[in-house]
Amino acid sequence: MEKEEGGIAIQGVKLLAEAGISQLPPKFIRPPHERNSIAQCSPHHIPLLDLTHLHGHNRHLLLEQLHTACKQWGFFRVINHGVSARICDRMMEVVNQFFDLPIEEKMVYYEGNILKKGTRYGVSFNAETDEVLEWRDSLRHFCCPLPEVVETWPDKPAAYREIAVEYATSVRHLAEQLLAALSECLELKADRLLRSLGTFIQTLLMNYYPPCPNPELALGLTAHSDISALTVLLQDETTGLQVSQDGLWVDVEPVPNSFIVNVGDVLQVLSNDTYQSVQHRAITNSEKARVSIVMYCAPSLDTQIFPFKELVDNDHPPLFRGFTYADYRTSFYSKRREGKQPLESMRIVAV
Ligand SMILES: O=C(O)CCC(=O)C(=O)O
Ligand SMILES: [Fe+2]
Repeated sequence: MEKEEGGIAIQGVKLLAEAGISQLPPKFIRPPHERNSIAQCSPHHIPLLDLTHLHGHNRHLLLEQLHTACKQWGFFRVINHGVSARICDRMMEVVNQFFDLPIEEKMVYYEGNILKKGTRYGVSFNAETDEVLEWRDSLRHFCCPLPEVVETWPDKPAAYREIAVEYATSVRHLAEQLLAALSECLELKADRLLRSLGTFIQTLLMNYYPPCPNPELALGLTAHSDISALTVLLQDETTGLQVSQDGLWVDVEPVPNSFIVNVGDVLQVLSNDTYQSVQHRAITNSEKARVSIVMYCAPSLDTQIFPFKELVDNDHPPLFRGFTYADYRTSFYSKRREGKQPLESMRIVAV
């Protein structure tokens, strides 16, 4: 029985949900302190920024809001961001169509080990090693260099590649504008952040969270901070993402035509702790599937990450030791550790 459960789960949690199970299999049950409970929820909302003001005479006010959001929350939502509603809707549609494919079609891309294969369909974070499984299927692929990697992306549904190219290109443009604005917020040259990422790895991760028979016992995604520099996330109309603030969990309610943006570990290091990468997780529900489309903006693998020299002086010593992004990524993926522990392991401890 155990083996059979495991076998089904490896092929996809969606399949398990569709089999009509009434009880969550033991492998998905979280220890009590990790479960979603009303007592740990906060009524607050993450900041909402109107990017119309990126251009025009109110830019300085927007930059102030951006700076405060990255310092205090590490998370914010953006509206009027320049990515068309049409391409966001089409991307959601083709991603849903991918997850709706027969299991054999998805298994073509299956890979247990998250460090192997760029284009990967998988279950949980790493179904082969996770002690408790996440209630989540996912599809991940790199987006650069586009002409080379596109060939490795799913060719079903038929429109997937064309739509995902347009989506990745538009969201990259948005990310570059945000990186320029953040450089300005840090009083650096406008291209400083973008240049510090080397050739800039753009990765898309599509998460599919099916309805869960016991949402109070499971998590769709374990609490973590992103290892990226910046993450730009599109969610559908179902609530599920939660952001940690002051020891409580804040629901990120869906807002039509918005993206959710968050600071990743790399930006926390580069900004020498000015900005915070913040823990977040995804909860599940018993009614409705949820999809999120996540774009990570990260440095190229050989890039050395350390606090910007412009932000360091005798009164502000560097708070992190330098490391290559390749090493950081490998250590994160080899065994995902709790919360912000990967980043804290890079902190210089005062003696
Ligand atoms: O599904 C979500 O909203 C969160 C996804 C996320 O945090 C991630 O994939 O890194
Ligand atoms: Fe994340």
